[in-house]
Amino acid sequence: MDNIILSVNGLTKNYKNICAIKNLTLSVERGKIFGLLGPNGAGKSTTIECILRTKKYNKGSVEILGMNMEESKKEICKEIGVQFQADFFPDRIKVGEMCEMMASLYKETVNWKSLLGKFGLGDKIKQDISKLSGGERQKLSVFIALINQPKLVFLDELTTGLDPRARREVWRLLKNLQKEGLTIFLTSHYMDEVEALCDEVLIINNGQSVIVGTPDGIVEKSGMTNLEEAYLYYIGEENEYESI
Ligand SMILES: Nc1ncnc2c1ncn2[C@@H]1O[C@H](COP(=O)(O)OP(=O)(O)OP(=O)(O)O)[C@@H](O)[C@H]1O
Repeated sequence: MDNIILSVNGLTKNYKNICAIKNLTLSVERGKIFGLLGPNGAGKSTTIECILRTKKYNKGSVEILGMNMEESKKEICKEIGVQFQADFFPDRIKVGEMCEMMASLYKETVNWKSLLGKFGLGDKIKQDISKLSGGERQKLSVFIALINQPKLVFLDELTTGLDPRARREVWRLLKNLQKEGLTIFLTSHYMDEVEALCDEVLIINNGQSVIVGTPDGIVEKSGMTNLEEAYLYYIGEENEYESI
């Protein structure tokens, strides 16, 4: 299936006595924006870590671009981008130095100075990362994930801490990159973001798949009026929130 860029089958991950992911299956089509949703502790980050093989899983299989990490780690890493948490950056380094360092890891990269400008960080090249605001660091973390012109990018809570205008700027940039062929796998707690960006959504709870579909399809199936209500319905908390 050539149009499937990421395929996860029967993924199970245990942490000692906690079963964080149970028999999870998903697939992401090339060129789509796929959202993995779920409450805190549902297993979203663990799923990404297992897909990337930064964590070992107990059962199941993962294929990225038809390859698996055990056999083809180098080839896969050239083709994917991963957003690091904004607190990952070393403090005593300038934005431009960080970009240069990351770009030097790859043979092919974007024109990072131009893309940095599109992210509203063009005037920060000579600034220490420690002096960036929280939102600027967050944007930098999304930017860095795109520096190697990936075919598939993993963005974990991509706009946490961004102001409303900056969030919309990042959404617009990602939508434009999608038009150029980028596939995006994201997690988010913001349903407006999911509605604005995602072609397909998987809701998980307690490490298990609850429902998969388009945002509109999920709303329709739930009988609710919007994605936030549908999400709460599917994770079983609609009654708790009704009284607010
Ligand atoms: N290293 C670990 N050791 C033990 N348990 C862990 C570890 N990492 C995660 N867990 C547990 O696994 C479950 C899934 O955690 P995970 O971080 O994947 O959730 P999440 O959906 O990304 O949550 P959030 O939305 O809060 O970021 C949680 O119960 C968490 O406490």
